[in-house]
Amino acid sequence: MEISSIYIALAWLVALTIISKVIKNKFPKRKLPPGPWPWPVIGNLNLVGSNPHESLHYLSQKYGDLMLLKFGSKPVLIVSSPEMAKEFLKTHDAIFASRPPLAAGKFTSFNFSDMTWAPYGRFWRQARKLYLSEIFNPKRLDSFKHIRVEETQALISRLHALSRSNPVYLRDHLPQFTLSTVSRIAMGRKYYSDESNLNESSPVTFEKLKWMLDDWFMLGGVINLGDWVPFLSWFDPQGYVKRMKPLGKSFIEFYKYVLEDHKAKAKETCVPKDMIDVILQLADDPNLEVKFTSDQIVGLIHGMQTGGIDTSASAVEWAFQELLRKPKIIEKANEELDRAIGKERWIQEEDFTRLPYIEAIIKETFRLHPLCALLPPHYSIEDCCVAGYDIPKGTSVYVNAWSIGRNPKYWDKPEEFIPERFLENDIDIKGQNFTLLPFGSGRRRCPGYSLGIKLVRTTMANLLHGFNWKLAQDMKPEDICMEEVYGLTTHLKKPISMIMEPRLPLHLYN
Ligand code: HEM
Repeated sequence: MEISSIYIALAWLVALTIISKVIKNKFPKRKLPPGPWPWPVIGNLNLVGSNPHESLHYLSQKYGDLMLLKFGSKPVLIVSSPEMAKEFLKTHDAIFASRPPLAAGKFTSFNFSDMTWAPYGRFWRQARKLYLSEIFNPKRLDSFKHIRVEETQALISRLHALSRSNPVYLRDHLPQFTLSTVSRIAMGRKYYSDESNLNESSPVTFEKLKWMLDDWFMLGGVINLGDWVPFLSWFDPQGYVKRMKPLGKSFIEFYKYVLEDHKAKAKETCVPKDMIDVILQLADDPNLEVKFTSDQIVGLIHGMQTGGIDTSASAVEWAFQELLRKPKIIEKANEELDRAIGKERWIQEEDFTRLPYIEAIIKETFRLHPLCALLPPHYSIEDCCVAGYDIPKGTSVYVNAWSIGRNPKYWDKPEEFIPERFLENDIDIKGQNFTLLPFGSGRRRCPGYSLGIKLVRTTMANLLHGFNWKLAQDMKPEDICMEEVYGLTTHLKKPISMIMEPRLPLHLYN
């Protein structure tokens, strides 16, 4: 071989070594979490079924409790164990406290202006502080206690009128109760008409408002292809964005009416009467770090309206669906109620320290049927290393609360509804214990926890206290369907009809 060829070969070798070093330095090999191999264009979207929490639960059994998928071309992490949930919601909480910029946040939450969809930043931090210190503080919540008592009593009276003869679907009554309670607390009055025709003081009917709220939760949870495969957003192949846009506009129109009404009344008195008054007063505070835009004021009201209605009503519906499959649990609950409360009065919020079994039923319901089966997506704002894996900035993270609640490593007989398991331990539901996350945890934890849990506890306990419950139409407990419909909150597919019989003296029902 000629000497010049040897020099050329050596020069090539040196050049290649230098190039590969430069590439390695510039693009170091990242250690990514395990996951299925993604297809071009769609990534792993073909593996996500109509109940994503279930399909992701089964996939995680193959790939592990921290699993990397691609939705289209975008990285998505699925978290399915308490240890991993703690990594994202506590240890690295600040990095993962944002939300991905999805169409639902843009079109149904006024360009990411409500708390649920707002990115982690100055607006969200200020809004959160305001919610916790001014709106959901114990003193303010106490000042609205009379509303909760009146509305619970109204629900009981309505159900009593139907009891004995007519089968009842709780779904026909619970949302009316929560909507009415939360509307009065947040807005001072209902702002919707119960009848089908509108009147001057109600810009919307109950049916329309309920439909708007249901659609908001449904559209907030959908896997919208345009979010993940950007060129598809032009075509909106599933038609979701087509539904989101008018929904967002209907909410804006509704809140515009409510705000105008409040501003007109504020001229007469400067004492805040409801939560909107509080928000409007605070929005005028010259010392605010961020001046709220009109969309953000609407978003703050929207957070209260959406947060409290569907969640609390669905939690109670799930609980009764489980209870009617196991009448023995109802008997045990009634024994506790008769012993601790007696048969001459209804249950008050203060009674709950004396009702551990009812509390255990609620916790068990949240374990098997967390309203947010997948917590709303979190989103990383920086590169980060978690459990030895490199997680790039811009990764969406779904914590599978449904899967964590069914993990046999933490729960004995996980598929069975056994409230007793909570009598033996002190597992909390406020986000300190990562085996049970019905309200999330960390910076994005539900700010309405105190109101939500009060509504669930008193409704559940009073409905059990006030009525004997039976299945209607010769239905057997084993026939009750527990299938789910997925959304930002997960609902029962087939609610059951029940016969209710009063179990307290009649004068208490009116
Ligand atoms: C049983 C009742 C309730 C349940 C189970 C529940 C559950 C949740 C969950 C799981 C989250 C997401 C946490 C996360 O992203 O990690 C959340 C967020 C939120 N909840 Fe609730 N919630 C309830 C009641 C309420 C009430 C009564 C309100 C207000 C009136 C409310 C307002 C909100 C808001 C505004 C957020 C968004 C927080 C943020 O992203 O920063 N919730 N809730």
